Amino acid sequence: MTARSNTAGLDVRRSAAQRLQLVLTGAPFIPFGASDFEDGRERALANRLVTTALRRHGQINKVLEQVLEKGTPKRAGLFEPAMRIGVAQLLFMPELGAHAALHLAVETIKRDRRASRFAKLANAALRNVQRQADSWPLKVQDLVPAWMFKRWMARYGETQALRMAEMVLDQPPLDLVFKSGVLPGQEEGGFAQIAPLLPQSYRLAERDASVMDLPAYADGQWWVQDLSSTLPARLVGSLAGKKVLDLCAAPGGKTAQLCDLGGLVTAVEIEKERLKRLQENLERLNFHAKMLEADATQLDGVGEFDVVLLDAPCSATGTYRRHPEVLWHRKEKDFAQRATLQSQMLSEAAKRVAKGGQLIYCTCSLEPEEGENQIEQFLNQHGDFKLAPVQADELNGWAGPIDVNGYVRALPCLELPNGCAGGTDGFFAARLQRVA
Ligand SMILES: C[S@@+](CC[C@H](N)C(=O)[O-])C[C@H]1O[C@@H](n2cnc3c(N)ncnc32)[C@H](O)[C@@H]1O
Repeated sequence: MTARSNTAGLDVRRSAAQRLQLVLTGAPFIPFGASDFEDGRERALANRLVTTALRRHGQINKVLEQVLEKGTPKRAGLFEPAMRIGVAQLLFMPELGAHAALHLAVETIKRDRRASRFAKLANAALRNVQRQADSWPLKVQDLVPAWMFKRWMARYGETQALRMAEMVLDQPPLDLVFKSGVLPGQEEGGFAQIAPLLPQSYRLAERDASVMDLPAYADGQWWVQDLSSTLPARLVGSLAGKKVLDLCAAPGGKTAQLCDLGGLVTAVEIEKERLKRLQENLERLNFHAKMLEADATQLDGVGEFDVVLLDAPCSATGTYRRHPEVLWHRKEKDFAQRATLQSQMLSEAAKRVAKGGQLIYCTCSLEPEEGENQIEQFLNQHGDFKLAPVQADELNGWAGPIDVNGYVRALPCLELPNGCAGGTDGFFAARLQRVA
């Protein structure tokens, strides 16, 4: 190893350990960008180190429990994140070399004021991991917190729970929605490999460019939206000339769909910065909506609408492949807390639906408290609404994400249309109709 590659290697590990430390204290993982590492390969490596440590978090917990008999030392600075990144390399990125993994983790620890006194402990523990590298009993269910795995088993059965746990390891694909009347392949530069999922939704097989450098981005011919997240707005039918209220709207994937369907859309979002981003996204697509910076629990004066879509803030457990840390940041009691806010929003949204109109409720959660239970409770309390079950022909004949009640319950491990590989985010949606 040359002196330069040695220093660069250490810089990358230290930055990765610092970034991982932030996530361990509850922050979302923000990937490194060009301002962190000018060199694309270093940037990619730093991101891979953190994401591997996060995707394998539960299995690494088990390994650390074995090699650190007294547990992870407290108030020890970069000790824990550097150890996690060291173990991630030793067990899951062997191509980076065991010697480099061990040496650079110990060096990171030595150079950190709070961690340095544990350098010998780190060295001994990582050697222990290395010695047994081929024989650690790594279990699929350990990829998910035990309490969450138990819930998934109870709700979705063992086979699906295991498959969903395994998918923590997957890099999620990139899905695009093309504006109506636009077909991929017509744009300049063209997409090399793109597979149809549902009308207007396509999956990119591979990409080596950033989203903004993909063909026809600047022309606003498409936007990024995971397949399952497109399902709620597919339930509203034609919107030509109809008044639509889009609640909790930013960054605006569903707003774009509603505009594309011809709706006269009012988009409500509580966060100023996110509303600004929504506005920019719509401008690029040449869509127009009325923007309202407001709290969806207090909507007095907004008027009545033919369609109200509420994409309620939730635990986002369905997005765990994009953000594996959500699995470890959530606590079981959080679901009930969020459910209270969602139910408040749902009642407020219902007041804005004109007679005969539709109310679509959705969340990117896998938890029934934020989905099915929410709707059952709502229908018990609102005799003026009924469930309008979703039919497969509304999803181009795709019955996979529709459950026996007519709810959309998309699981990440669903079989996708046209045999497309790569799964989808977890999502829930229900369609309600105001009958009185
Ligand atoms: C799941 S995201 C919405 C995604 C969006 N519908 C889309 O398709 O791109 C939830 C959004 O709700 C917003 N939000 C949270 N609480 C809110 C409230 N009380 N009123 C309005 N918006 C809220 C958040 O800022 C966030 O942008």
